[in-house]
Amino acid sequence: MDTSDALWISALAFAHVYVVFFALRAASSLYPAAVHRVKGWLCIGRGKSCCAAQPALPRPRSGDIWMAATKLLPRGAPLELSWEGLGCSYETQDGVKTVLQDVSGVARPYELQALMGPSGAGKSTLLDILAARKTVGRLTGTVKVNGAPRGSSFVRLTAYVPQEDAFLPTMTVQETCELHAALRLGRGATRARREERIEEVLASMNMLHARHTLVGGVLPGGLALRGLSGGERRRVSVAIGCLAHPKVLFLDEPTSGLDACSALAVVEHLRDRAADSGLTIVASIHQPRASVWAAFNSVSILSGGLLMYSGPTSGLLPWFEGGLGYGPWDADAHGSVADWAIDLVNAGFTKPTSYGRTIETDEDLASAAAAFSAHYSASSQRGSKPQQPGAAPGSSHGDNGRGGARDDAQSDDQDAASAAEAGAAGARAAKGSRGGAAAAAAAAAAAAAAAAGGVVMVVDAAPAGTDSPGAPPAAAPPRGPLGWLRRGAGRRDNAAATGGAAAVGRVEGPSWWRQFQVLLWRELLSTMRNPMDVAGRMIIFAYVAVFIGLIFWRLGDDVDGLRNRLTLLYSQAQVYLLMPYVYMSLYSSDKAYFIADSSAKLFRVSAYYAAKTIAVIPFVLANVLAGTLIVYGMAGLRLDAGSIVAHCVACGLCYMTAQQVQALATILTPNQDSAFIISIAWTCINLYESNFLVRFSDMTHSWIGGLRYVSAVYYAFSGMLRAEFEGASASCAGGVAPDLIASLKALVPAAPASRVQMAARTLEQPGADCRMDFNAVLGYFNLDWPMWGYITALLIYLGAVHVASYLALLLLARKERR
Ligand SMILES: Nc1ncnc2c1ncn2[C@@H]1O[C@H](COP(=O)(O)OP(=O)(O)OP(=O)(O)O)[C@@H](O)[C@H]1O
Repeated sequence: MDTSDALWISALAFAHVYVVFFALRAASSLYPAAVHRVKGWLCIGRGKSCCAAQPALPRPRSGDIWMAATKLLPRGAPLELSWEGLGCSYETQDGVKTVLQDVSGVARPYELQALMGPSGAGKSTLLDILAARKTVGRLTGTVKVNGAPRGSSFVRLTAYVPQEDAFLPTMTVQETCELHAALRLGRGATRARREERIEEVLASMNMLHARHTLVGGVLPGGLALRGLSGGERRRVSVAIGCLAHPKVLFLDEPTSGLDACSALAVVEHLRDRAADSGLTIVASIHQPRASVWAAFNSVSILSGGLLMYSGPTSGLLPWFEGGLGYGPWDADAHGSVADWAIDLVNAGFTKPTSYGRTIETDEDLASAAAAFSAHYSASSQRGSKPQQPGAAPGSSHGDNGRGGARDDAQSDDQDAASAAEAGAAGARAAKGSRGGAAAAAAAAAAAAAAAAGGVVMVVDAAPAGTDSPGAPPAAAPPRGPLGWLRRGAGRRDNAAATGGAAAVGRVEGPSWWRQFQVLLWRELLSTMRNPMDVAGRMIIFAYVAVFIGLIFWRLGDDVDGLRNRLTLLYSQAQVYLLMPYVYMSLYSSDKAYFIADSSAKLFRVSAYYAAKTIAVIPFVLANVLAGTLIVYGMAGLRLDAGSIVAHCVACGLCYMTAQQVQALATILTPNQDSAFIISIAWTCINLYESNFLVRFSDMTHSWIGGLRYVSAVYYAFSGMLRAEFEGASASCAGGVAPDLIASLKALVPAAPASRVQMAARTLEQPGADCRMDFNAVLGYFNLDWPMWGYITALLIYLGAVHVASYLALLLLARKERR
């Protein structure tokens, strides 16, 4: 066995050990139960008596859910979120499109508020504005926290649970929680504290039993991993949302895609968390069934971007039926009040006569919105605004104690009078508005109802004792709309008393270095657990290399060998140019995860990028080295340490550049197809601007050769040429192969036979001292730069693509997606 054999055999052996190791590792992580069983059969790691008594799979510790839940109490004061006159419009090709108009409301601590409305009503838009995640569109209105403007720390005090979570399928629930705990909890959180917190939130969502279960889902390679059920996923999402003690939790469609039982379980968990921890929860939701609806304390109903109602759920029916005169509601015919209300405000379809008086047209919609707006303004003007910072508990209408109840009772008459006035004013205003006369009528109806002390005006007193110090907070009792509007901030910690917005203190997130470490861990973990990503890649690299090696097996040093060597070097560059295409789907899925995580402001882009880049290097090096050395040894390329290193470096850089260009194309373009188009265009330049298929000096249009500077293959091929041929020579005593001489004769049949004969004889027997100087090859290809010049150029190229990718990621993180 010579040195070339040693090279390719050891590289191939390494590839196999690598594949087996990572395949087993991935399998043991992805299918822990199966591995446990196999270990049991084989009596591995279980001691002598393992076969006699197999211990069950380690069961997660069950927690005392109630005890754990009580630990969820957020630190500091609860937050009351109030919004006034919110609007959102977009510039579209057809002009300005208004999707939200004059929307006001309050979300209170200890309460679960639903955002409801027909499709396209503006629920997600409103949720995004409230969560401070909306950055495009023309936004108007104000959002306040405990009566003061939102500070820059607001986002860190809230959690947003999107409709689709972005958990990596290959991580367990525990690992996913650890990742989020490390990224979301403040700098002071020790490992023990993070562990404790994870246990708390999982217990609170009744998910402790699944902490060692894989999240599951479909891997980028298409492999489907069994994991959590849909309901469990949602509960884990909520648990993770709660990790950093948010004061306000936003959820986008928390029950979508869930069966009825799972949906109910999720919503009841949310209600309980709000009630026992002082969380303020706002969730957009599509027509909930009755039991789910019953879990909500309050609701904002939108339709066509207009606010139809905002208040306690118990006030919904009285407002529409008693106040505006719609309906009547019939439980048998219309389902729950929520179902009826959503049907009522949906002006997009003709309703059966069983609906009685209903909203049919945009005009009806506008008039109902105007009536509610008038009612809401009247209520707000009478002092129902959230308490201002510095106000003493019980000093305003927001008081939650007995004093508050007394105030409410005393002010009923005043409320009725002022609401009637406001209703009349609303009616006057509505005459000039979109709803016109119908709006005026509706507003007047509201005023009439108010003046008559109708149900719209009902003010419920808070149950005595609910606010007594030390008493556990109870779920918010149902109240009429006005009473709901008049109540103040949180029940236990009066936010105003503790400084209102000042309580929204600055939260220090983890350091850059910490983020980098955590993200690097995630990247390594997820890569190693994806068998297609690690073992699959290595198998492809190794066996493509074996195939190429067999084709170019033991190239000689003669003229034919020289020609084949050139072809091999070119094909090596091509293989590394094309290989990353197999994994295009990975770049797309990475992008999707990045978008989701950066929307949640989980990390700094630079920390993510550094971790992502560094995490792939060991795997790329292993694949490229194994593949390159197999070909190198089998083909019998130049056995010189410098040449081997330069060849491997050129191949590795070519591969990494191609990979990075494809990743960049994926970041820059909206979908995978467009990324393909850009990548193919770049690949085409690389294929033809190599100096091999056609030399630059042979091109008729010399300017087109200028594109060589964006061709990674040109640099890699030139570097490999220098590594292989520079300073090399070989004996040519054996002469040129007879078949080649015959070809030459056939090629120039018209040449004088004697001269051809003479030339042929010289080529057949050039003499014992004949030597081929391979430097001539370098001259033929006009290689002006030294070998390391090409390698350095490739390195700079790769660096430039990385800089472009990083900038593109920064842009992507800032770009509007919502
Ligand atoms: N960037 C945008 N440009 C123009 N219109 C937009 C844009 N984003 C959203 N819209 C429009 O805003 C309206 C409200 O959208 P939104 O997603 O808030 O509704 P929704 O109530 O959440 O609907 P669904 O229940 O179907 O998710 C829709 O008509 C939507 O087409």
